[in-house]
Amino acid sequence: MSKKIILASASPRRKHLLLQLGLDFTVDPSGSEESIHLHLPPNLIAVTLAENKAKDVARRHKDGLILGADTIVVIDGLILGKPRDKEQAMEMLSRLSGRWHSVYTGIALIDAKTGGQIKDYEESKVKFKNLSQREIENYINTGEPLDKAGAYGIQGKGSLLVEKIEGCYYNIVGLPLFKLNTLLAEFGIEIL
Ligand SMILES: Cc1cn([C@H]2C[C@H](O)[C@@H](COP(=O)(O)OP(=O)(O)OP(=O)(O)O)O2)c(=O)[nH]c1=O
Repeated sequence: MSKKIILASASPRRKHLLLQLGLDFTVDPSGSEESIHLHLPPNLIAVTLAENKAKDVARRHKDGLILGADTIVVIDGLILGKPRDKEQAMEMLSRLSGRWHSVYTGIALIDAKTGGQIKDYEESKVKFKNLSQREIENYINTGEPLDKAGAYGIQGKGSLLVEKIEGCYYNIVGLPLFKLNTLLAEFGIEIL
């Protein structure tokens, strides 16, 4: 029998993406602090945050494969996490307007029984259209930006801000499914 997957995330997006794959899993969100390690390159920041979440949850389980993930938006060498308020969402969206940025999602998988772990990340690039002040304000008023890295959600009305992308779409939503499948295979879990 293959290992039970435990999603170490409170993100409804990640849950929906896993459901979409028909995987059997439970959810046990991590309480791990998302402190940012500024001395690391962005890919390693995403991986470290994902690892912290998975490790935190792994401590509570004797069995199962713990999946932690973290998504960050990077532009101008700055890490954009979730905006703390509308003003910060405004700042983030103004910076993203008309330009390309990168979205990194780090993934960490830990086998709670053996302690065996794999860490990896995916990078996608996103080009925003030029946004008017009015569009930014209207978008913020949808309420979508507040719980999302970079203050937008490509899967919602945020899709109207995105001109084009390069790379994995699901990585931008919060879980790179193509990459995840290759990592699960290393633990003997085959979806197809
Ligand atoms: C860029 C972008 C981010 N996001 C979301 C994905 C993540 O849920 C969130 C980034 O925050 P994360 O810290 O990665 O995740 P989370 O706090 O929602 O959940 P947990 O820590 O429990 O795993 O931003 C979108 O939904 N759409 C997007 O287009």
